[in-house]
Amino acid sequence: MNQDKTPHTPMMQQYLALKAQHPEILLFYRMGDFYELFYDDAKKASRLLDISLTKRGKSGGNAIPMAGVPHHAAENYLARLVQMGESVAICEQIGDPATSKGPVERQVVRIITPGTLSDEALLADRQDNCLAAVYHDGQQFGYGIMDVSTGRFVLNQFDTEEALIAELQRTQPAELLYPEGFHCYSLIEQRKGLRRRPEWEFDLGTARHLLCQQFGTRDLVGFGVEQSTTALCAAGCLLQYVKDTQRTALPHISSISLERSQDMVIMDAATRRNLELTLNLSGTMENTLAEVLDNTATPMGSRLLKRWIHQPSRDIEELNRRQDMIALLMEQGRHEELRPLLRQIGDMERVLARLALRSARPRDLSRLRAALLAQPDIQTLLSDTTPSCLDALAARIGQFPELAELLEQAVVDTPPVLIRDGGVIRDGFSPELDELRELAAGAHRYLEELEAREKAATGISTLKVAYNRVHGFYIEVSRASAHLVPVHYVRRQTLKNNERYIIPELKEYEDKVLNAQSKGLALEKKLYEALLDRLLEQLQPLQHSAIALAQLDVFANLAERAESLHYCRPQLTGDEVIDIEEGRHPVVEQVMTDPFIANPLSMSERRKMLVITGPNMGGKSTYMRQTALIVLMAYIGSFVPAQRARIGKVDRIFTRIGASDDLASGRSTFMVEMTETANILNNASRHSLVLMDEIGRGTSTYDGLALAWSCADALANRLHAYTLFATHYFELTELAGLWPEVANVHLDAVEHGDTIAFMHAVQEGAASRSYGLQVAALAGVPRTVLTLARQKLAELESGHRPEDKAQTSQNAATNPLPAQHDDPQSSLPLFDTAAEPDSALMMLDDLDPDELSPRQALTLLYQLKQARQTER
Ligand SMILES: Nc1ncnc2c1ncn2[C@@H]1O[C@H](COP(=O)(O)OP(=O)(O)OP(=O)(O)O)[C@@H](O)[C@H]1O
Repeated sequence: MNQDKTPHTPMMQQYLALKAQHPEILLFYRMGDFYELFYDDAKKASRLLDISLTKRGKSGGNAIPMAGVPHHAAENYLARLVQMGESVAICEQIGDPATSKGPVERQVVRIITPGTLSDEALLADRQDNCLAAVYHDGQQFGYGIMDVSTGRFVLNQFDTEEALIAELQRTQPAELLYPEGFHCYSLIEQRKGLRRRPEWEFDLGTARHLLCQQFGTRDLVGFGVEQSTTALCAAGCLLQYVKDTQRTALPHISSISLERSQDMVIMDAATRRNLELTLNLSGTMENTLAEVLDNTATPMGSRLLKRWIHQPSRDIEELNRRQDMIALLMEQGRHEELRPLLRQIGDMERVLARLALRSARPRDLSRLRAALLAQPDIQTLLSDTTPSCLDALAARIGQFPELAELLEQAVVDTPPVLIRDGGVIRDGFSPELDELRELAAGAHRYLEELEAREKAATGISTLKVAYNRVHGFYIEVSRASAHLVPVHYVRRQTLKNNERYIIPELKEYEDKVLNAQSKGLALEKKLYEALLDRLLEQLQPLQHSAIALAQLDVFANLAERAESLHYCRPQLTGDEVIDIEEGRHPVVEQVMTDPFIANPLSMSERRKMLVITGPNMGGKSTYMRQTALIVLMAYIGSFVPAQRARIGKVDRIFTRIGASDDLASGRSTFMVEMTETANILNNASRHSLVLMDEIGRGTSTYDGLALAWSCADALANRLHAYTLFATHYFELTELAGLWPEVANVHLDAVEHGDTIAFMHAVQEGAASRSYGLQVAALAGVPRTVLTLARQKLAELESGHRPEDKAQTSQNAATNPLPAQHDDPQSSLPLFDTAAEPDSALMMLDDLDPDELSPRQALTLLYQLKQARQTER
C-alpha cells in the first residue's frame, strides 16, 4: 500500500488506524454526506454493490482506490451487503468539524453483521434472524443461538454430528461463530456468514462470568444451564461478540434457557427438508406447510409459528392446552374479533429490542403506543370468553395504561422517520419545548410579515423571504426587478434568474429562529431519550407481554386456519396408535384444482408397518407425507386436515424420500440414500414415525430389493417403528404374510384404453400392477420407445418360468428374495394377480362401460362381486 516514504495525510492516518482495528470487515468511513470505503474495501464494495470505483488524491505516494455510498441511502446498501454475509463497521464523525484541528474525530459506533441485525430495514419481518455459535469439547457439541432483534437466547447440546446438522438446518443462523481450530469444520464449511473466533472467547470461566454479569445473577442455576458446560462455552462467545458489535448495553437479553431434545419431536436435517416445512425443495417459501398454516396478524406471531413447526413439542399437557385455546377461540368466533386488534400490536417484540438497544425510531414509539392501546380491548375479549382456559395467557399479556398514556401525551400521532429533524414530541408535553417552538414560530411569523411589508414598500411582486442552509435567510427578487431594490439591501448571491439579498433586520431574526430551533431540537432529543428511559424501566414485563401476544396470535391464527380449511381436533393419546380418518395433505389439497381424495390410515401396536404399493403417480408419496405432516401438526398443538385423528406418542419423524445427489459433499444419490437409512436404523424407536419411499431404487435391482427387505425387517421386527414403506418391489408385499405387524395397502388406478386414471384412494391389500408404461406415455415418452418397451415387457413376463415363482414363494419365509437371474432385468416385479387375472377382472376387460345402462351396470356390479366371492 505505502510504497514510497511520503507520509499519509492526517485523515488517511486516522482511517488506517481505525481500519487496523477491523481488518476483516468493510469499514464505512463517514465523510460529510457520504460513507467512503478505501483500498481493498473499496474494490470489494464496488464489486459487490456495483458502485463505481474511483481514486482519491494520493496518500503515502499512491492514488487511493475509493468507493462511496450516500449517507441517506446507506441502509439499502447495508441490507444488500449483510444478505451476502458481509459485515460492516460504521464509522461516524463524532467531533465538531468547526472546532476540530486536523481531521474531525471519528469512531466506529457499531458493527453491522448478518446475525446481529435489529434495524427494521435490514430484516425480513416474518423470519427469525439469529446468530449462533458452536463449540466442540471433544465429546459433545455445544450450540447457542441469540436473536439480537428480540432478545431470545437459547442453548443446546448434542452428542452427534447429525444432531448438530439438524439443528443448523432448523435454526438457519445468519451468522455462525466457531473457534479457531474447530475439529469438525467440514460440518459447517458450506455455510454463509461463518466467523472464526479466538479460542479464548469460548473459555468456560469467562463465559460464566460474562453471563452472570449480563443477567445480574451470582450463578446460572436459576436458568437450568449450569451443567451444560459445552453449550455455555458457545454462549460466552455469543455474548462477547454481540457486545463487541453492538457497543451498547443489551438489557433485553435478560435470560437464557436450555432446549432439551427429549422435549421435542426430533427431526433430522433431511426430514425437515423433505417435508417442506418452511422452505420447499427449491429453497423458496411457496407451497410449504408454513405457507398454508401462516395467516398470522403479527410478524412475531408468524416467526413463532415457524419455530413451532420446526420444533414440535412432546409435552402432551401443553399440547392439550393449546388445543383447548384454539377450540375455544374457534367456538366463540373470537379469532375474528382478535385479528384487527392483533394487527395493531404489530412487531412489539422487535420494537422492544430496538428500544433496549436505544436505536428505536420515533415510529417504533407510535407502534408501541398502538400496541399498548390495543391491550385493554384484547383483555376484555379474552375475559368475555368462557370457560377460562385463556386466563393465564391474558395475565401474561397484562396491561400498561400508564405507559400508553405517557406515549399518548409525548409523541405526535404520525411521527417523522427520524428524531434528528424534530417534530416528534407532541405540543403540550413539555412547556419548555413549547416555548422554544413558539419563539421559532413567532420569528417565522415575523419573517412572513417582513416579506409582506417589503413587498409593499418596494412594489416588487416577486419578492420573497426564503432560507437555505448555506446562506440562512435571504430576500430573493427576480433579475428583472433587481433595479428596484432599496440601497440598504446587501447582495449575497446572483443566480440565473434571481438576485438574493440580506438586510440586518433579517439576520437578527435568523439568529432568533435558528437559536430557538436548534435549542428546541436539542431539547426534543433529550426528551426522547428520557422517554426511552421511562419505557425501559418496564422492559421485562413488556417483553413478556409481547411473547404472550405472539402466542395469542398463533392460537387465533390456528383457530382461523382450522375453521377455514376444515381441520379437526386430533386426540393425543398414550396408546400406541396412529389412526386417521379421511386424512388430507395440507399443502397438496391447497394447490390442486381437482378435488383431493381423503384417505384413512390405521396403525397400531399390532399393525406397525404399511407396505404401500401402487402405480407411479398413484399418490404414495403424498399419502406418506400427509401422515407425517398430520402427526407434526398435532404435535405443535394445531388441528389437522382430517375427519378424525387419534395420535399416540411419537418421539421422532424420519423420512427417506426422494433422490438427490449431494455433490457439494461428494456423495452420490445412493450414498445419500444409504446414509439417511443408516441414521434411521440407528436411531428409530417404537415411537418413531418412519417414511421409506422406494428404498433401494438407487442401485441394482437385486441389491436394492435385498436392502429394502432387510431394512423392512429391522424396522418391523427389531425397532417396531411406525413405518410407511412405499415400494415398487412387489416382492415386499409378501411381508404381510410373514410378519404380524405388517399390512399391505395400495393406491389404485384404472386403465381405460391406452390411458390410465389415478384413483388416489388408499385401499387395503397389495396393488395389482405398476402401470409404468402407461405413466411413461402420459409423460410424453415417444410412441416408438413405448412400443419397444411393451414388447420387452411381454418378453420379460413370459420369461418368468414357473419354477422361478415357485422358488420365490418357497423361499419366502427364510430367504424371501427371488432367485438371481443371469439377466438382472428379469427380476422385474413378480405379481401373480397380474399374470393370471381372475374371472372378475376378465369380465371387466370384456365390458364397455359406455354401452351399459345404469341398471345393467348395477347388475354387473353384483355379478362381479359374486364372481370374486366364489373364487375366494
Ligand atoms: N389423495 C389425492 N387426491 C388427489 N390427488 C392426489 C392425491 N394424492 C396424490 N395426488 C396427485 O398425484 C400426484 C402424484 O402423487 P405422488 O407423487 O404421491 O405419487 P407416487 O405414487 O408417489 O408416484 P411415484 O411412484 O412416481 O413417486 C400428486 O402430485 C397429486 O397431484
